[in-house]
Amino acid sequence: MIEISGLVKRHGVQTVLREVSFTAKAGQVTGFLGPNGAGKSSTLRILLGLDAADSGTALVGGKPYRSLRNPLRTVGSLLEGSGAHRSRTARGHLSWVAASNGIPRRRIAEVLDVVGLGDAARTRVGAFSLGMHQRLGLATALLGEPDVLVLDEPVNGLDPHGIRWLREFLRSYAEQGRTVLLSSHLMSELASTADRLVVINRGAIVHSGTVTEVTAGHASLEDAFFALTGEGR
Ligand SMILES: Nc1ncnc2c1ncn2[C@@H]1O[C@H](COP(=O)(O)OP(=O)(O)OP(=O)(O)O)[C@@H](O)[C@H]1O
Repeated sequence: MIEISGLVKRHGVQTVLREVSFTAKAGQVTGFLGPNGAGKSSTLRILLGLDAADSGTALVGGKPYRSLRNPLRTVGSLLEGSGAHRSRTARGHLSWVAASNGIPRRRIAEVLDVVGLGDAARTRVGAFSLGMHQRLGLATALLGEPDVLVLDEPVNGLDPHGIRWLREFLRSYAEQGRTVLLSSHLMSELASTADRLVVINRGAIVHSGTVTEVTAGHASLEDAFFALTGEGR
């Protein structure tokens, strides 16, 4: 469970988050939808302890990220690519992350297989395609078998096969009773993956509910999105 309450974030004179509040429940995929610059990454960075809020709270399993004793075993995250050094192999990168977080070595081969990188285990990350980077980032997020997954624009760089695979993977992850929070500016992707949507625009939550609820009164989710965000005019 993720609980975000009253988050405010300012950069100089610009307020980028205005009292952002929502929850992402266990057993569901929650889609965090908004146009470029709406505040999705800013919210997720605060949730993951990478940035501090001016006010408000962001809790994972009832605790702030920075107070988690074994963060990678509680929450797996993917923000902007794999974070792996070009000179490392996929296996080398995962070994390093596992060792520094007390995660058993057997998990390395398991997560490489789960994300479809079993054959690329000894390939240097510098030779990876964008889609392979995303898969390695996801493998890193899964290493600690976390109950919560937080993914920022995870389909970037994935081909149609990879997108379908990720959708099915995230659905089954949530169906095991886990929490999945997934940000995107792509409506179609979230409409087919998420149980609930939280729509953010200009730093404020403008709607939340099931895809049907968010779409109600509009011809399509796309029309609802444009009406809620003032985009496309
Ligand atoms: N370090 C920073 N300094 C100043 N402004 C920032 C900083 N980080 C983010 N912003 C601003 O905060 C706003 C929200 O950005 P954010 O990256 O959270 O949006 P986003 O919804 O993730 O967008 P995108 O889909 O483009 O990634 C933007 O106006 C951005 O320019």
